[in-house]
Amino acid sequence: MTETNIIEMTGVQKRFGKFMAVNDLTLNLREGEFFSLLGPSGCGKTTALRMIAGFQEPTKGQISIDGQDMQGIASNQRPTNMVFQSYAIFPHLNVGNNVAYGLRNRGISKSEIDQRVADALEMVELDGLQSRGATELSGGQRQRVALARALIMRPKVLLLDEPLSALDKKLREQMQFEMRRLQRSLGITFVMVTHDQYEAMTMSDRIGVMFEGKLVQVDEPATLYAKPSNQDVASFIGEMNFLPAQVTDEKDGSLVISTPCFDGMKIEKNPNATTSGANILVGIRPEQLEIAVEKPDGYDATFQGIVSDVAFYGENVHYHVRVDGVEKPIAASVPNYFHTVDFRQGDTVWIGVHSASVIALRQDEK
Ligand SMILES: Nc1ncnc2c1ncn2[C@@H]1O[C@H](COP(=O)(O)OP(=O)(O)OP(=O)(O)O)[C@@H](O)[C@H]1O
Repeated sequence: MTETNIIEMTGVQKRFGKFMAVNDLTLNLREGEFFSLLGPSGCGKTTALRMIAGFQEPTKGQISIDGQDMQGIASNQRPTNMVFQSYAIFPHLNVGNNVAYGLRNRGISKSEIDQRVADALEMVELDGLQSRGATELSGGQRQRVALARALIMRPKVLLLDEPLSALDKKLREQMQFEMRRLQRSLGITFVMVTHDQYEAMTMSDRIGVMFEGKLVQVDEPATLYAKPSNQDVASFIGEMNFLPAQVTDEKDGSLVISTPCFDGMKIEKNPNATTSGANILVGIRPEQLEIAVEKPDGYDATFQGIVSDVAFYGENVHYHVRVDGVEKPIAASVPNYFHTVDFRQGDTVWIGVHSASVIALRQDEK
């Protein structure tokens, strides 16, 4: 990845009648990065991707790719190529002809086409399958053909619209790693749309999270998880406990807070969230809480509650703990490996929390 921007979107808007599908989107994508647009169904991510591809014109704003303003430039004249959700490969053509499709009628010699088809198939690990019929392929192979067909055009940017959603879970996970590896080795910018947080987290250099047409946060996966800017992002990416908190003091990048569970805890300000005012919201990830029979040592705060629910997930055990004065039960997740004590519904337990696990969140006006 370089520091050069390959795509620059400035104040991009898309309205369908009165409905604002994409609202004031400003976003720069870097050359060679794997970027994902993540968000719930209907948040506008596909519309944003389609505007980059040139399938839809923005109602307002500007998109430039590789330094060139894209207004009025047809999709087939853009340095982009798109892989669709339902990898639309032609059933009546064999693999080789499917992959070569975009190179036909362009005055390219047969020998060059054959070489580029062979190279593209090698990239997606389908070497030598040129003459295989499209209907004789598995779902994963078909998706690779769709990728090879896009890559053979040597786009500067590959656009991927939920490319793995038609595959079953195991194959999807395998393809996630393969596509990531392919993207790294080619150094092409990939822009993927997905509603699957795990997919976005495992594959991307950076993720842009969208809600209701707006880009809410852009960050690397680990930062998005550790420092979400608001409650929407925090609950869309993984699970999080939310507590109302009062800021009782504020200095040198720290907030002193009091919550229904603990008082006087000093936490770091969240650089992604402007938390001004006395009443904020804090978040704590379930896996960052300790749950114990005896009051645990070494924590910045401890409090008691009663187990209201236990769910066994295999790799971890998930507890819900009711705490006086807190509306929703607190979720605590314990890896099975460390899981030496079994708690049952109705047990009284202690919870331990480190101040570093308590994240200040922005409370957006709804
Ligand atoms: N051509 C269109 N005409 C009218 N409304 C549209 C059109 N295309 C999209 N929309 C609306 O714009 C909103 C955003 O759609 P978009 O497809 O971008 O969402 P998305 O986040 O990609 O969702 P999904 O994951 O379900 O595809 C939706 O409410 C959708 O109904």
